[in-house]
Amino acid sequence: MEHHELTWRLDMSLRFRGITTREGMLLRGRRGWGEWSPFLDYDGPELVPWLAAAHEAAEEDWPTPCRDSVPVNVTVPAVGPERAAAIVADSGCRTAKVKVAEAGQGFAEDLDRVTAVRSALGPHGAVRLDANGAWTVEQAAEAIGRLRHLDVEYVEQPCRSVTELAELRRRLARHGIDVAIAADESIRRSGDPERVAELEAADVAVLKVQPLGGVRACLELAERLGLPVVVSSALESSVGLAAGVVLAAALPRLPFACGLNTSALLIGDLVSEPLATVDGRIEVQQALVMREKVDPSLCLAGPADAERWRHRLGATSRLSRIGAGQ
Ligand SMILES: O=C(O)CCC(=O)c1ccccc1C(=O)O
Ligand SMILES: [Mg+2]
Repeated sequence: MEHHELTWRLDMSLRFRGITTREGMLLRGRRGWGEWSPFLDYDGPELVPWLAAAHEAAEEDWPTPCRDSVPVNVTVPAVGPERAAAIVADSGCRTAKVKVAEAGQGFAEDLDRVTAVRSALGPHGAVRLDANGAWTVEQAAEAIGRLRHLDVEYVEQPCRSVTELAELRRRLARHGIDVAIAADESIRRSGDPERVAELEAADVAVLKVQPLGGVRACLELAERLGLPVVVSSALESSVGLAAGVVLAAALPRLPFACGLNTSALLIGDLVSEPLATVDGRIEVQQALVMREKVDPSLCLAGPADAERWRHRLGATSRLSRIGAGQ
């Protein structure tokens, strides 16, 4: 039987952002399969750009790559120091992104985890942090001051709002602390990504293909922002991750490793040969053909999940048409 929509569900190997399973759809077009996997706590118009990204992947030519491979970071969830060091050592990556400021944990846990990651990487590796907006400006300034001896490349979304990020940057500059700030949620969820550049709220822009409406939309946004870009995942299957690699490959400048090494956080995949990280890099050629390699028999979701996703897709398609003025 020919499928034009598939619903899938994969368990995660580690709890991440409170999530233990990922699910979504694959939509088929003339170029192959596009992934549509908005998080379950997202709703309404916020799902529209995710759908535009899936349609682009299914129907459009990919932009011409500027490089053959893309460096990636290993992502370290809010685990204990031994586990964190093992994740880094096993990854083969020379850049690690460490989750900090996890709910229910304190600064001592962050310090232990980041210290363990720094020693696992050695002095030549790069360590970046992601607080997912959890710190106040005061807490962020204090934590960054106490972690900077570990040579932190940047801190991603230390505080929730764009104005707080801008205030933190000014405060760090006044104190002579030159740790860079990256904006993630302030770009993909604020409704106004360019405000980050206007308010000089970040040194680095984290771009994610699905929430920002696709690869072309991200290339255009990167140009308007004028900031160095880190392409990162939304915990997709290899099909969605491949679109991120295609974006990273097409950016004129790629000064940092990307957050696209998350397939190891999922148990299983939707293709028989998942996107592979070798020596901390993903091959662009592998990503360019991934949308043609889906194995429908790996898309395991029950009829109730499939029905729920078809309903979500119908509602989001209607919102997309309204937005397009049809
Ligand atoms: O950037 C990475 O290393 C992996 C992706 C990641 O951290 C992430 C994945 C899903 C949702 C949010 C985030 C995040 O950057 O906060
Ligand atoms: Mg982030």
